[in-house]
Order: sequence, then C-alpha cells, then structure tokens
Amino acid sequence: MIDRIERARGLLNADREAVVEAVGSSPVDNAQTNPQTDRPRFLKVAVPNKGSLSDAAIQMLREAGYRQRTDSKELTLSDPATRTEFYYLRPRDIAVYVGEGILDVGITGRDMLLDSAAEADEVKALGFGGTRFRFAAPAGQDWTIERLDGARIATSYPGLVDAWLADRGVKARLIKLDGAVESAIRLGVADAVADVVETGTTLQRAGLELFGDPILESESVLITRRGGPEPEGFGHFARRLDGVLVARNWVMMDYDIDTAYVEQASALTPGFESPTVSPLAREGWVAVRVMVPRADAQLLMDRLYDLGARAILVTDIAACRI
Ligand SMILES: Nc1ncnc2c1ncn2[C@@H]1O[C@H](COP(=O)(O)OP(=O)(O)OP(=O)(O)O)[C@@H](O)[C@H]1O
Ligand SMILES: O=P(O)(O)OC[C@H]1O[C@H](OP(=O)(O)OP(=O)(O)O)[C@H](O)[C@@H]1O
Ligand SMILES: [Mg+2]
Repeated sequence: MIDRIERARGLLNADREAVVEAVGSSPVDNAQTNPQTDRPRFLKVAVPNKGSLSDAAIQMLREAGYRQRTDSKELTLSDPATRTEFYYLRPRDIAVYVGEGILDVGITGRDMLLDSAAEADEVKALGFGGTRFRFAAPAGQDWTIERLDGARIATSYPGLVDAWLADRGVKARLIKLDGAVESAIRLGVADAVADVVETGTTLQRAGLELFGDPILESESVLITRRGGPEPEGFGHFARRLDGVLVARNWVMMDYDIDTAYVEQASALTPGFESPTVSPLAREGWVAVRVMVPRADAQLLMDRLYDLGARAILVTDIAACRI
C-alpha cells in the first residue's frame, strides 16, 4: 500500500516537472531573470502564518491553483510551475516586508496594513476575515468619543487609533498591548479599549460595551508596495485570486424562455457583460446562459419562473478568468 502511495507521489512529481518544463518554454519565459543566479524571477508572496487569516488565505491560494505548505512549521514554499514563492509571516509584519520592497505582494488585514503605516497599498479586498475595529468601555457608563479626551486607551493597533483620534482632535494616552486587550480595564491599566470585534463575544464576556462610530471595517486584503512598478507576474497572480472570488460569489444559470420575454429576463439577469442567447429546436424559444450572484440565485429563479422561463438550472463555477 505504502509502495503504491510512494509510486503515485513519484508520478505526480514527474507530472509537475513536465508542467514546469512546459511553462518554462511559454511566453512567461520572457520574465525578468535574477542577474546573480540567472534564475527567472519568482513573484514573492507573503501569507499569514498564524491567526484568524492564515487558514482562509492558504485555502484561497489553493483554490487559485497554487501549491501551499502542508506543514505549519515550513517558513517558505516555492511553486516553480507558477514561478511563485510563498513566505509565511506574522500578519502584522506582512505590510512591513511589502512596504520595504522585500516581498512583492502580501495578504493581511486592512486594520493591520493601516496600523503599520507601511509604504504599501491595498490592491483588492479578498472577502474573508471581516471584522470591525471599535472602541469599548465598561457597560452602562455612557462613554462617548469626546470623553476619550485625556483618557487611557488600551489597544494593539496604536497607529490606527492615533490617526483616527488625531483627525477628530481628541488627545488620549494610548497603552500599547500585544493582545487580550479586553482585560486592560479590569486590571486598571486603561479606561477604554480599541480592538478588533468579530462576534462581540469577547467584549461582552469582559463586561464591556461598544461606543462611538466604528473606527474601521476590516477584512483580508491584497497589498503591494506603494508607488513601485508592478511586480513581474503580479497580473497573473491577481487574476487568479479574482477568479476565486468570482467562482465563490457567482453561479452559472441556464434557462429556456419564450423569445418574447428575453428582454425582460435579461434585465433580471444581465450577467457580467451580457447573457448568451442560443436558439432552441422548439420554435420561438431560446436558451439563455448567464452568470448571476450566488446570493440572488433563488430569488431570480422564482422571478424567471413567473416570467415563463423553464428548465432553470444553477451550477457552480469551478474556476474562471473574467
Ligand atoms: N475573530 C477574529 N479575531 C481577531 N482578528 C480577526 C478575527 N477575524 C478576522 N480577524 C482579522 O485577523 C487579523 C488579526 O489576526 P490575528 O488575531 O491572527 O493577529 P494577532 O492578534 O497578531 O495574532 P494572535 O491573536 O494569534 O496573537 C486582523 O486583520 C483582524 O481584523
Ligand atoms: O468579537 P469576537 O468574535 O469575540 O472576536 C474578537 C476577539 O478576537 C481577537 O482576539 P484573539 O483571539 O486574536 O486574541 P488576542 O486579543 O490575544 O489577539 C480580538 O483581539 C478580540 O479580542
Ligand atoms: Mg489576535
């Protein structure tokens, strides 16, 4: 049995080498080479190694067709077939590496990017790790943003909080903590906290309540160095992630409809660009194929059925480039 697994592994590796060779002779070969090693330049991607964003980021990269580490102790992983190298780093440090131009692109939280003040910009939101960044204080004390003037605020994100308060002319003393910020008030080191909120359970358990407007709506984001030239290979990388987002958020819908109602049906399901309309053997009817937002699929099927559409089918999109 073990023999068979080993043999299969060998075959898979052989396949991969064949792909690398094939890719090597494709137009991608015009890529820059590293003058020191003469090796084609690999796109260097920073991926969160721990914490809330790590598993989801790795999952997204796998769905985009990239090899990913299987051992959480691996620090780097090279994917020669796509000329990409992955560096597994603390999410808080990722903006620093990208901002300094050491790594080409990174996945981190918007809150961490802004907190770092690194020379890096958000290129696109990746749709996971959604949180809000909020002030909280002991429940029932009617805290307001104005009351923060002169108060002590505990946070792991002093850069983010400082910039937000400065914009509003509030002067507070920031107490920088690494984590477990919600304990700071009970332990007497702060009067209020500013922290990441997902479900709100942690704050509630600590007897705290939110106040003031959210400082930030955060989620995972793709970042690159500010003002730098577009890194070689970045276009392919970004399009692959776009493909994952579209495959996750959109479905393919097919239906048959009387020609007389195609216009109304198309208004309901305009698709990305325009629906594909093909003739059917049945006189006066056409088949329509169109992408629709996954979240709207059931409602659209009801509406299309009411309009006279039949054989309405929804299928998942496994992968795509739009
Ligand atoms: N439930 C959550 N709790 C905390 N952060 C979350 C959550 N969901 C998503 N995030 C996002 O993940 C990032 C924070 O990651 P994480 O908490 O893993 O970092 P950390 O606090 O430095 O690490 P750790 O908690 O492992 O010490 C932020 O961008 C945050 O907005
Ligand atoms: O609103 P919730 O769903 O309760 O999640 C938010 C909590 O989770 C995070 O803590 P984490 O587990 O990352 O520990 P840390 O505070 O030590 O970073 C964050 O700092 C909040 O405390
Ligand atoms: Mg944390």
